[in-house]
Amino acid sequence: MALLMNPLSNLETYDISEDLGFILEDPLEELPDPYQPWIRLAKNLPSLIDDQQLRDEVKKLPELSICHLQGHKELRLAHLALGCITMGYVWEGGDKDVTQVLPRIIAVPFCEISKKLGLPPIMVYADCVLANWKKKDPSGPMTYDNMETLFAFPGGDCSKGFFLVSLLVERAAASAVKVIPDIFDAIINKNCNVLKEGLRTVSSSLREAEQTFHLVHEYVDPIDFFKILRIYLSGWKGNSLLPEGLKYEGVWNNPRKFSGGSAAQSSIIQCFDALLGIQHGSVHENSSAQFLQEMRDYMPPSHKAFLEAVASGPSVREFILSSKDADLKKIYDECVRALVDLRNYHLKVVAKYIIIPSSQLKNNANRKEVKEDEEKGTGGTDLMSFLKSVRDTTKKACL
Ligand code: HEM
Ligand SMILES: N#Cc1ccc(NC(=O)NCc2cnc3scc(C#CC4CC4)n23)cc1
Repeated sequence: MALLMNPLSNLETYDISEDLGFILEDPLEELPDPYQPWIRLAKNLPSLIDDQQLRDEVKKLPELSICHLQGHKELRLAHLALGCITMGYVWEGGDKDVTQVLPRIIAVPFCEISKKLGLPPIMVYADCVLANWKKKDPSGPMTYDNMETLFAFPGGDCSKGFFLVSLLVERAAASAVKVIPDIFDAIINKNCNVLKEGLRTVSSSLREAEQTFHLVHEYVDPIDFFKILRIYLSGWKGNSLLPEGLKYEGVWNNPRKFSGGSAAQSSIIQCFDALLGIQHGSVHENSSAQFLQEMRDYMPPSHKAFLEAVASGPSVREFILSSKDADLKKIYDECVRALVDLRNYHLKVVAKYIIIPSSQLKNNANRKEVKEDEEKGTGGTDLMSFLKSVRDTTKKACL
């Protein structure tokens, strides 16, 4: 039977790499000469912030047109650099001295570049995780020891650890993305053996992702994460420190609200939910589903389109529910359980890196009252109930 047109047959049209999935392959590290001031500032973020010099240095930047930025990779590097500078600029004074205005000298180019990329003018997961990496030895492997982030935040190696471990988890899970077109072909052609093969690859790549996740304990310090790094990931939506949002000078007359960086902006995990037909409640009444849906607008548009194509493709879950093949149901369940185990492991990590440090610091004698936001995600979500509800709806998908 002729293969029906499979909308996913060419992953490249979605800017998805065969072996790296949603990760930006070989990100650029330099921009054309006129933009050197942006790169220099972004490269020196930790020391400029520690010396409380970043805001002063930003105000000295030259006014730059974005017309010399050519191609997707230059735009991604520019969005990453300006995203890091923006987070540093807003949070340089911690929660003691928050600025309400982003100066036009970076607000104007940042918003123009954001518009070209279809991303919001705030640092997103696709910036500091997916595009913020290089190999030390280009001919070497993609292992932690042979990798470096392009830009970092204060907190020593905490941001390097957090971003690179997340990148390596993405890479481990990426091997499942390339089999999704084969899974859809198998359903269209009712080929159970090919479908089983594809789902076996999905569950083994999720297991590999969970194993990679363990690296977080080696490379991210909980106190550095909670006391320092998380501040710079915070956004200005649902944040009592910036109740009106941030004023993008020279762009919009009124302040705008944008959510802080979240891994709900990671396409890979949302892609598995879509493939396995896991619904995290309806976007109408369920805030977890709403938050996950909203975070798709913080992904590169081509990746968001891929998620929509997977969600609207032939339903793996429906095909398996209607199948008599017990093996098929078993393999589907193995995929769901691998996703549940990954989310359970993640919950343990969140307890170690957020809940425990938060209570330790609350018990600290001279600590002021805890800001209500601190129990919320960078996206303003009540994080533990959000994460548990997402884990629970995943568990319910078991056959
Ligand atoms: C120190 C390590 C980590 C901490 C403290 C942490 C914390 C959190 C928090 C608080 C959320 C709730 C939404 C938000 O605010 O972003 C979240 C969501 C999420 N995180 Fe992490 N995370 C960590 C590492 C990772 C890693 C390595 C991955 C793997 C890529 C990951 C994947 C996700 C995903 C996919 C979500 C969205 C919710 C879901 O789909 O289950 N996280 N994380
Ligand atoms: N108190 C507190 C509190 C502390 C942290 C959060 N949220 C948080 O760090 N989200 C980001 C995240 C979650 N998981 C992963 S993997 C890679 C990333 C990333 C990234 C860059 C920012 C785009 N992430 C919420 C509340």
